[in-house]
Amino acid sequence: MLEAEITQERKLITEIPGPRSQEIHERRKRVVPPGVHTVFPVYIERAHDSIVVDVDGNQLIDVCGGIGVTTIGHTDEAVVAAAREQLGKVTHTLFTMNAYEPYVRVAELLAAHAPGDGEYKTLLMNSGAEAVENGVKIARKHTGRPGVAVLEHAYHGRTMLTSSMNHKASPYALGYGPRAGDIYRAPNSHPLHDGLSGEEAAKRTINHLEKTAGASDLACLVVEPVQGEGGFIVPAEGYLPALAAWCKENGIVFIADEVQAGMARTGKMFAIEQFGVQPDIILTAKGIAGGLPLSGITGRAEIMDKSIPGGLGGTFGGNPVSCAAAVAVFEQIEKLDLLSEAKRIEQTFGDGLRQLKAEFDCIAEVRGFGAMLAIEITKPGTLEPDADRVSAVIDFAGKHGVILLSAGLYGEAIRFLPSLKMTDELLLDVVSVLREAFTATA
Ligand SMILES: Cc1ncc(COP(=O)(O)O)c(CNCCCC(=O)O)c1O
Repeated sequence: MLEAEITQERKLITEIPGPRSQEIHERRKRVVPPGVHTVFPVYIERAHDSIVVDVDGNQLIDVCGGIGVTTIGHTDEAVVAAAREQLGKVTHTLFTMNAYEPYVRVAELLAAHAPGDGEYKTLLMNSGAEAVENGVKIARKHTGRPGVAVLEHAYHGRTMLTSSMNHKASPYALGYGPRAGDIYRAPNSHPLHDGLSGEEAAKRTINHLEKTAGASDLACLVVEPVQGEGGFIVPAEGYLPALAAWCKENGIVFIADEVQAGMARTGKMFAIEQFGVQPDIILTAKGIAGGLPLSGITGRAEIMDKSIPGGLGGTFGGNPVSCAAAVAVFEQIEKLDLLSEAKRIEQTFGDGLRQLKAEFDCIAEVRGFGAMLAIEITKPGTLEPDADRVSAVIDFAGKHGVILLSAGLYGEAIRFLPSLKMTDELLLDVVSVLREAFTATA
């Protein structure tokens, strides 16, 4: 796909979804179960940077990136070239059978960027949930303890363990049988709703865990520095450092789940750096390979080395084509200074969202960092979530060629995950469509 073929502009030529999308959607209903939910039934044929082109030829602005995966844009040239080259060389040997250099290179890059002193080592897998599963497994092996501490509003995946770690039971765990044991959920820091300082919120979290779990039984605390599915909740200043200090004092492994917030999205390579915390383990996925499946468990060597040979791995973990793409992602972040682009987006788009907040009293908060921003929508004058308004605004935007996504325990947030290459023109176009949407749904 040549970049020139897809102009970076919103262009609609049919209603949304168009006739061909509707036709494919009917076919899909006959062969794909409804449990695989499609939020926006528009079928995409091509994409580049921040624009996706559907099967009817409509050009839509993608402000979701497949939930934070195409962080450096769709079909980034360097990622495509690297994946194409690797595809023609070797696509699979199983790293634990016959190794290959791209895996090692990705592990070197993750070690080099890990925000902590000392030596870091990496296990590569395929998905975010696998990263969380392995992070917990490695922490349990290191400590010999069973307990896993998680926070309210958290999301960590759809496997049995990770869906048990999520705050929301529905739709992720409900009706799917037993939940995993030894998981302890504590209150998080949610400044808009709890009004607590970081220290006060941390004291509440720690007291809860000491009473319900017992620090000496906890293998790890798993936190998203900015809670993703929870609605891009930014903890109060001081909260995460206080939790990290408590973990250190009690031999609890501090795991930063950077699956959604990591890989330059917030303006730092890892969001945890925004809070000055050096995690014991960092989990990456989503944006790490520019759209190809890859996840990483990057931990302090003394923790990672506790597993015996063969204790870690899996058939596709660290696939060579995904690794080649990931190397290109790291190189592009550096070459294109995408950390600065994230800060540009925070400024340009954040200002636009704050203007909307001044115009519409249903917008209770604008929050986030870099290209990970969200607005919380409440009944005017209250902090009561208004999920219906969120759905109406997202539906309006979709019909006008802007792909948005909700978030939050009650569906109370609209989250924005633009690619770090999204131009100011497109960002301002999104703001103008949001203004129309809030006006039309008032
Ligand atoms: C922080 C955080 N940890 C872990 C995960 C899980 O990552 P997987 O790659 O989806 O397994 C996520 C995935 N979030 C999007 C889920 C989309 C869906 O399943 O409908 C996350 O955000």
